[in-house]
Amino acid sequence: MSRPSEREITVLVPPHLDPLAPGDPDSVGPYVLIGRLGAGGTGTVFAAIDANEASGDLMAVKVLHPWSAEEPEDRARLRARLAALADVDGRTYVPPVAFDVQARQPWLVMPYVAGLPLDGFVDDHGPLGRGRLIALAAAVGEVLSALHSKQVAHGDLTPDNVLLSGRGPRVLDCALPGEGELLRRNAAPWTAPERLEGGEPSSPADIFSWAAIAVFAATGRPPVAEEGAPASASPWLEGVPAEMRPIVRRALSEDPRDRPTVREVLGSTIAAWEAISGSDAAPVQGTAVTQVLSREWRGVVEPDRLPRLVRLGTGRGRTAGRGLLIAGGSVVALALIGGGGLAAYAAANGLLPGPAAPTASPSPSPSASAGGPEGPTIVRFDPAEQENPADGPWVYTQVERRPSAPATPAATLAPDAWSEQWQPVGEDAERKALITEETEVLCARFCVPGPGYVEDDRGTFPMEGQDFIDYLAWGQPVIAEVEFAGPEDEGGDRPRELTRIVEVYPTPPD
Ligand SMILES: Nc1ncnc2c1ncn2[C@@H]1O[C@H](COP(=O)(O)OP(=O)(O)OP(=O)(O)O)[C@@H](O)[C@H]1O
Repeated sequence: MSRPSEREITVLVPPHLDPLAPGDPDSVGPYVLIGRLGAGGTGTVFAAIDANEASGDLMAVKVLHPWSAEEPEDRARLRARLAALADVDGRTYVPPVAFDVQARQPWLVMPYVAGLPLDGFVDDHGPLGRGRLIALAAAVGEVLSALHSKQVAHGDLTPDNVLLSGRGPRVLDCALPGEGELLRRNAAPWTAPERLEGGEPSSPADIFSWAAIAVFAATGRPPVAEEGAPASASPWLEGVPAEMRPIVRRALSEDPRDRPTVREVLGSTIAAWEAISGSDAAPVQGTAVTQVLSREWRGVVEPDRLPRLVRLGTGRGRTAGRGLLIAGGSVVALALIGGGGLAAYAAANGLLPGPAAPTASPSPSPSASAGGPEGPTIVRFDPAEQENPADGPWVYTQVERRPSAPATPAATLAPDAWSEQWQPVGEDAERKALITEETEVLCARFCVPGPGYVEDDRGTFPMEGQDFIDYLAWGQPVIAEVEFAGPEDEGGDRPRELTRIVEVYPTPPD
């Protein structure tokens, strides 16, 4: 493996990180995008690192969907909103730390939070018990207190915007200007009636959402009233601890004027905790919330993160004009490392569904077990043998399947373990090749599922040479069938041009 340069840093990334999709940018401002965290109604959120920071702290970059609103005042409103949000205390709330509203697609950056969305957590583990529920209600109340004290309303408080980390809940994703329609479509059960009718974000509307989230966390269902019945009606509160019911009921009031203030919400929540714990906790203030959390926030385990090597350097972009794709590693050439590589890792470990990770077949396909002189040429690309894993020419070793290799399906193996099942063909099997713009690449595990799925009995996808290079630069070996432009020359030293690369992968079951 090449020596790590000063421009290589290790980043802890979530194992479920999706790869960047074709058409995604490689970088946004100074942020190098590593993979996709998800996409919502307003934008796509990418895991990223700041190329100017040596810390390797993972960030979440939200790139807003293309804007239909193009009036200068729209961008001014967005800037004002983001500036206000950036000014809010970020202990429990996740503020934007940078943004650019002038970009064609405006973007904002937040610290990455390793946590599980409340809705997913409740789906997986069931409703929160009394202590944890009160801790959640207190922490979310504290976020609202921090926001409201700056005259800022959240405007889009939903269970998927509350991430449960090991240290407590974190609230993100405040509403941005122009999201009203989106709320009416997607967030109805959590949204105050006046907001659904077009009202602006407001403190009373946040209080309604706070209560709706508390009901969901306590019962596993939103407080959706039957036609005509107010959400505050009793049946919807069954399952909410009795000590919390009065404040929750008031907070769900139809009329915003009947709802409690955030101060009352916090006061009642802490009082509920004191009532159940018998504690003489301090009166309502930040420290009381901290006490509740330290006593009650148990059993939330953050998903593990995997170390990834990300190289930062100078060079041209993945999407810039491409000549020979063997040229220099670059910030952007690395943009798919985490994504593609993690997709491979995730797929290989059964973490990613979809056709890119075909379910295991009982044995490798005929072509996968070939590789001898009669079959197609099968090679291993191993970045560990590469001087610089982002530069060509590409070192490859012709391989064949070990006779003793167990019939373990590749889909269940990490790329390293799969690669172990292949042995070099003869001595001196190492050669060099060029991947050019013309090289046809069909990949299986590492590429993005999407249009173009090739019905070639392996479930492969066509990708560009650069994506393949990005994947290799991530550091995992690949076993692939290859075709060359011309015959091998006598000395065997000159790099041969590859016309086709097909990742070897087992046939998906019928
Ligand atoms: N700071 C962050 N740290 C970790 N994950 C994040 C962060 N911000 C967003 N995410 C994740 O990114 C994904 C997409 O986020 P986004 O806010 O776009 O989704 P959403 O809440 O479904 O959408 P929207 O509210 O915009 O309709 C979600 O899974 C969210 O948990």
